[in-house]
Amino acid sequence: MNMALVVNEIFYSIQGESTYAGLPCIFVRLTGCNLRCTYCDTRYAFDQGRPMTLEQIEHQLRLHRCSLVEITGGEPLLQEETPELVRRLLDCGYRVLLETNGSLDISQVDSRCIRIMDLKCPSSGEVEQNDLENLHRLTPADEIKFVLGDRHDYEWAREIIRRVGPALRGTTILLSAIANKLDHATLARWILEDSLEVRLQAQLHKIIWDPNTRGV
Ligand SMILES: C[S@@+](CC[C@H](N)C(=O)[O-])C[C@H]1O[C@@H](n2cnc3c(N)ncnc32)[C@H](O)[C@@H]1O
Ligand SMILES: Nc1nc2[nH]cc(C(=O)O)c2c(=O)[nH]1
Ligand code: SF4
Ligand SMILES: [Mg+2]
Repeated sequence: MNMALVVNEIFYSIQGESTYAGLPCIFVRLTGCNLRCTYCDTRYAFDQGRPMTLEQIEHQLRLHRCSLVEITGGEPLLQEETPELVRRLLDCGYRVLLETNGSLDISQVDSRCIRIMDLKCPSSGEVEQNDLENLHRLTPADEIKFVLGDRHDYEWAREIIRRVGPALRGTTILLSAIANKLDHATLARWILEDSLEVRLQAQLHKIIWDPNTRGV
């Protein structure tokens, strides 16, 4: 049998996160996750999905006139075939983003792919799962994201940024707020008070559409 991945959903929308926010993008959401973040907005991807071959996924992508693809989940690096999917899409000419939780080795992914890597903060309940070696595996084209729930998370992120920031050689650092837990104005104030050289990121799709809408 051809290689297959378990896919939760494929949809075409406006990229809502990272520095690519605002661009039309096709999303491939893979099934399964090794973490259980307290705030996860995508719990339906933990176990709902169906197997699709790489050819079937590529066929679905070709239905849209769009060259930007994001592989997300769940946790996309949990599935063995994900690096092959990424490579195939890059070879087909797609610009590929991979959204990953930072607990698994990101070097298994083709370095032409833009990796958007969370560092899980204390209030996620999964801070022990971060593979901090990943910080040395990032390229300047990749992005690091901290999703913050409170002041303690912010100070934890600030400490890591101050410690490893200079070694990152320009990798974008994103600070985002857990929806309905921390408001953007508070986060903006903290960033400005500390003159932190980071990018505040809002989840654009939750502003455009109702925050509970699926498949956008
Ligand atoms: C659903 S996860 C999938 C990829 C991967 N499992 C990860 O955690 O990066 C995609 C992104 O959404 C973020 N996210 C999930 N729930 C959120 C929420 N309630 N508010 C803000 N960001 C959230 C995650 O932190 C992650 O950056
Ligand atoms: N529009 C939109 N942009 C996104 N960027 C990252 C997402 C994700 O769930 O990983 C996401 C998502 O679910 N929707
Ligand atoms: S790692 Fe990502 S998909 Fe998994 S529980 Fe956390 S936010 Fe949700
Ligand atoms: Mg999402």
